[in-house]
Amino acid sequence: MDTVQWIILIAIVALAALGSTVGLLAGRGRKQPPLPPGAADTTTLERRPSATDEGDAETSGAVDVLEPTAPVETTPATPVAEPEVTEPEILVPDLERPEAPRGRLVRLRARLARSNALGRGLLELLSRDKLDADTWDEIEETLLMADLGVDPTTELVDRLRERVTVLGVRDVDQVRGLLREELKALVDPGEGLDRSLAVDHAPGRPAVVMVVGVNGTGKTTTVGKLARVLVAEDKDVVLGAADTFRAAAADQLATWGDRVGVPTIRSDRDGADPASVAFDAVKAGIETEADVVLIDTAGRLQNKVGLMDELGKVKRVVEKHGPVDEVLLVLDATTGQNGMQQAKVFSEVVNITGIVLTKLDGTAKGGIVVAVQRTLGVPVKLIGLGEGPDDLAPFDPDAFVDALLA
Ligand SMILES: Nc1nc2c(ncn2[C@@H]2O[C@H](COP(=O)(O)OP(=O)(O)OP(=O)(O)O)[C@@H](O)[C@H]2O)c(=O)[nH]1
Repeated sequence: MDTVQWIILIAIVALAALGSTVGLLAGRGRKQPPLPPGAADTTTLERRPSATDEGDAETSGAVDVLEPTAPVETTPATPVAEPEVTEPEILVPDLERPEAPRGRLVRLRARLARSNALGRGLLELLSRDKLDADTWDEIEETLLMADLGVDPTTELVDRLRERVTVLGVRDVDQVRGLLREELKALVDPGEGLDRSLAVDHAPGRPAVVMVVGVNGTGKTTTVGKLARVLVAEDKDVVLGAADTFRAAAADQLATWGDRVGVPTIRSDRDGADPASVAFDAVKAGIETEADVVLIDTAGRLQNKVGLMDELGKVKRVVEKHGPVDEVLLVLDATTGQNGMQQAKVFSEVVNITGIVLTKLDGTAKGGIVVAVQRTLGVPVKLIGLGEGPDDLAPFDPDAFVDALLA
């Protein structure tokens, strides 16, 4: 080969080498084909769990390996409903509608009749063929057992004996009629005993009723029941929890009030000054133009001086606003003559204007009505005939005597 041929051969080899190098460089810069439409949407980036980080990834936020996976079928997410914005509900407790007091005694008559064996026992004795001295002694004993008291018993037996003997009455209905008349004369002596409650709004201030009595006689319950009687008569009432001695008494009273929408003024401190609570209750009654303020008091009877100090102070302090219109003494009928002693002590301490006899549903001692009125010269105005909220009735002598003889 000559020189020219050698030069041509070298030139060809050099060109071939250059061409392959350019080809290699061009291949490195090639684009990926574009993803099919929609593919990006279904591609998920999954975090591959590792043995060590399971459970804490959510809080650490660490991502180890992110790599695309094949599109997976996913169930469409249930649309989350936007929470409805509602006005906050104000819970107003359903207020009870107390029963009207008129006619309550008629409803409760059976209860009174059931527990008062007095009339039945007397009628049985009076219906005997022979009304001898022994029978009259038994009649007397029955009346004493019913807590009628010694004097009223003697009076009743003497008058009945005279009338039965003089008239020669033997017929049961006639005997019943005479007995009814005599009992009625004792229960309602007609000496101007005013049984109405002084609960009328005075000019510029509410009527103020203080409720006093020994613990456990039913004071707080009576205040609660009385509030219902007044609410049933469309009166605006405020309760004063001046029984600060027993911690639960204020709660108990407030519960009674809440049931009929009546506010209770109380101290947030146990053992607070009862007079100051009573004062505040009347003040609230004046400010809210209430008709009646009912004040529950503590009735510790440890000694007369202590009682006088406490009740006397409550009354004096309340009277800075105006007079106390009614002081009701609550007596438990089942305590009989013992209750009479309590009544006397209270009447010496405060000027009692009316009596509430509670628990007459559970005793055959209905005669206490006569005894207590006589001893204190104050009328029974209300009687309690059960634990139900509307088991407090205005005292009606006729209905009471009828129930005794039912
Ligand atoms: N069966 C019957 N129970 C009554 C009557 N009145 C009240 N009670 C019950 O007597 C108990 C005592 O009543 P309270 O009202 O707590 O007596 P309280 O006098 O206020 O007692 P203190 O607050 O301790 O002074 C309660 O169980 C009442 O339900 C009634 O007329 N009949």
